[in-house]
Amino acid sequence: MISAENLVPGNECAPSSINESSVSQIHGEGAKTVGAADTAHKAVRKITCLGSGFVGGPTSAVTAFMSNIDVTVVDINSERIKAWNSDRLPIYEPGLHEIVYAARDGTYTNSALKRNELSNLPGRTRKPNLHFSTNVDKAIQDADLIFVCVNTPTKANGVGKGAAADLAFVEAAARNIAHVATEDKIIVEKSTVPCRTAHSIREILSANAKPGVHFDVLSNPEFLAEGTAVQDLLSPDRVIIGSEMTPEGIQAARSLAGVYSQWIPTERIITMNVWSSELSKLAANALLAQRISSINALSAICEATGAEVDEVSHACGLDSRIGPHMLAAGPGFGGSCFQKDIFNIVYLSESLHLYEVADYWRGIINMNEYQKQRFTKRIISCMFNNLTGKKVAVLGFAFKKNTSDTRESPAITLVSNFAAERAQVAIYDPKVKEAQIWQELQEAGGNLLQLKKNVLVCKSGYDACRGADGVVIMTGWDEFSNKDPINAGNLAPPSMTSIGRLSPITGVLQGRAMNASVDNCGLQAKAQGPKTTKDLPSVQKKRDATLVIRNPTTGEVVNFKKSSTRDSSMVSELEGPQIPSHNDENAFIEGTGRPRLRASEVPTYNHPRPIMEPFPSALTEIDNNLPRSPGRTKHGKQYSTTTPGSPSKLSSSPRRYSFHTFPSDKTTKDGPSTSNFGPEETKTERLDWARIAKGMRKPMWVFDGRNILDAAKLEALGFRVEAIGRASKYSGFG
Ligand SMILES: NC(=O)c1ccc[n+]([C@@H]2O[C@H](COP(=O)([O-])OP(=O)(O)OC[C@H]3O[C@@H](n4cnc5c(N)ncnc54)[C@H](O)[C@@H]3O)[C@@H](O)[C@H]2O)c1
Ligand SMILES: O=c1ccn([C@@H]2O[C@H](COP(=O)(O)OP(=O)(O)O[C@H]3O[C@H](CO)[C@@H](O)[C@H](O)[C@H]3O)[C@@H](O)[C@H]2O)c(=O)[nH]1
Repeated sequence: MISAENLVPGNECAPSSINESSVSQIHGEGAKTVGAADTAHKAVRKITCLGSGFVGGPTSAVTAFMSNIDVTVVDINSERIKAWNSDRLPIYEPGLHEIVYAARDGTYTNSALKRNELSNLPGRTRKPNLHFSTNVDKAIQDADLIFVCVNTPTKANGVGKGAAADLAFVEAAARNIAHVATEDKIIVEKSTVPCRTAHSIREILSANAKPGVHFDVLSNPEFLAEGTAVQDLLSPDRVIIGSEMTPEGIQAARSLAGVYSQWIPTERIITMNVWSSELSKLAANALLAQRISSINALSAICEATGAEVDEVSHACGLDSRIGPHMLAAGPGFGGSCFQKDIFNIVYLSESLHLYEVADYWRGIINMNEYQKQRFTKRIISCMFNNLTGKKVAVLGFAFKKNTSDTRESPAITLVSNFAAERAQVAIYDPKVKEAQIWQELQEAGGNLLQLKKNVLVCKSGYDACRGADGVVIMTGWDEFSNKDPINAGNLAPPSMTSIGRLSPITGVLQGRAMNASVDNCGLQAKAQGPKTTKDLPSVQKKRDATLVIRNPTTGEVVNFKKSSTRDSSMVSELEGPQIPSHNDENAFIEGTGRPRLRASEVPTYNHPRPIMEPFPSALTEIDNNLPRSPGRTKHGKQYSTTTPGSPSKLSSSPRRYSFHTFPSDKTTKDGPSTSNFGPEETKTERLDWARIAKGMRKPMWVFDGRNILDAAKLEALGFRVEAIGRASKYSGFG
């Protein structure tokens, strides 16, 4: 395995040649060298992306935005495509609309100026190179390279039900490509798939290819996380390309590397064999989820011993071998990927008769389930072992903050448990729509009529908490936190600084602050700690690379800071320059060594662009624009109503591929357009816990599932606060 520096000579997109030694370099010493008679690789000029979901949409948008390649995104879901072609996109990701508007329309927007006004200004357009279409066949025919970004849910029926990946959509896509293509194409598997799927795709393609048409299949898994997709795509930790060790396979890998190298440093573009590439994606998710289950397991020990899990997490994370990320204890991980992909590994292990291996990985999921049930029991225990008739306010329903995605959200389990205890449950989430909550609760086994007797979805946190006996924090939305902004964020334990501690009463930092200043909900953060990068620990400095990206074709250069964290809670809107330059000391969040992300993450125009007019640095404002985010149908349930049909049927299929929030709720007060997501700003105020206290029944319980509350401040208001990973002060009836 080597970096793609050797793979992409001179970082060029133009054809070039490789020789036998480079073939063995590319795939490592064990690779089989092959003859290199004609090893010039083809420059990619047109890409088609099959699937316009959370991966296909943002990936295509960033690819188009950062290159001169013509990118067409197609989907069998015409509603989704319609939304992608509108001013209100079907998914919400910070910064995405700016990039889509620029690449799709050749204009850009921000919250201050309307697109139409801007598009009339000279020098503020670029040549559009991003297209959304339902004409799947034409897009396949036109493409040099095809990204396959279709869904790969867990199988709901048959062999492997509940564990194996359902590859029906991948197979249908491959058959369609073979059916339509009359010229050679590179097929890029970006969907998350079981190991050796590329082999099946290759078989399907070659068995159905028209005479003389050749397909190269590459594995190129996507690692973006929801809520930080644009940032992750602009500056990925790595790009992995798996290819066959044939001259054609190597050439195809070079062609794809040539695409990414237009904005990603070549040392981050890694090639390997195709099976390693496929397994790396599952392995990465399993390892990330394993960390969360590990810290959640430790949180149980903390609660029993008096240790505090955020302090333990912080202490462990400072060990550079461990690192600070993905170590925040919570009510259990959710989202569409972790559980699905671990089940995938479990199924693979069992298929290989590696039962101990399967048990090991299954343990990660078991621990996750245990965490949800443990949290439930603790709440019941504190509330005198009786929830009947009591009102429990649940704040947050999304699986994590900064998204409205609710798939596998731990809130589903807890709300279902509370309803089963005959509590009156009042739910509030700032971004999740009511219809989506009902759908999740029904899919979890609830009866809608019965549920509606016990569960209420509220329009505000105050509505949810009014008259409540207890409040449960399920999603770490900033608006729920009562902490001083300086201490918010997963990586910065609420009670600690490197020297100082928070005052238990005021929440004000005592001693020298070393924490990130974070304010993601409109509050002005107060910066403390070291002011210059030279004051930062060397390990932090190393993480703060500024990326200078040059488009080899156009000569355009963009700079942006590489995030040292994927945690969007670390995003800062501190005072200071919006677009820090390479040498700008203010580019760093004081005291943390972390670059300011939102403003500086995005590329800023530096040089004239030969074929596209420059667009201004409007992206500095992207994160002030927080439109309501979407939900979507569970992977595992998307395909349940029908089976993918023949390629010819695909384009007009009325199957249930839609997002949750393309709902029929056109009568909600937000109006029909709230189904999708435009650039309008939606700021939220923090909850006033003193106001909440006035309306609650006594004793007033708060159960902090995300460790986002300053317990001392709440206790001063009369609350009884219980938090994940901290010893209970009040339970004992269990
Ligand atoms: N969501 C994430 O954060 C994430 C991150 C990394 C990887 N992945 C993986 O990427 C894949 C896609 O995930 P997603 O979240 O974008 O899924 P998604 O459900 O949001 O989108 C998939 C889209 O593919 C479309 N589609 C299905 N068959 C098609 C066909 N033959 N032609 C054209 N379009 C077709 C569907 O209509 C749907 O719109 C999955 O394998 C997932 O595991 C997801
Ligand atoms: O310290 C942490 C970090 C996360 N979580 C929870 O873990 C879940 C997953 O979070 P995250 O990984 O941030 O979001 P995803 O969008 O699910 O992204 C994961 O899944 C994607 C799909 O495969 C991958 O591409 C990403 O790399 C991988 O991070 C959420 O419920 C979080 O609340 C914690 O409990 N503690």
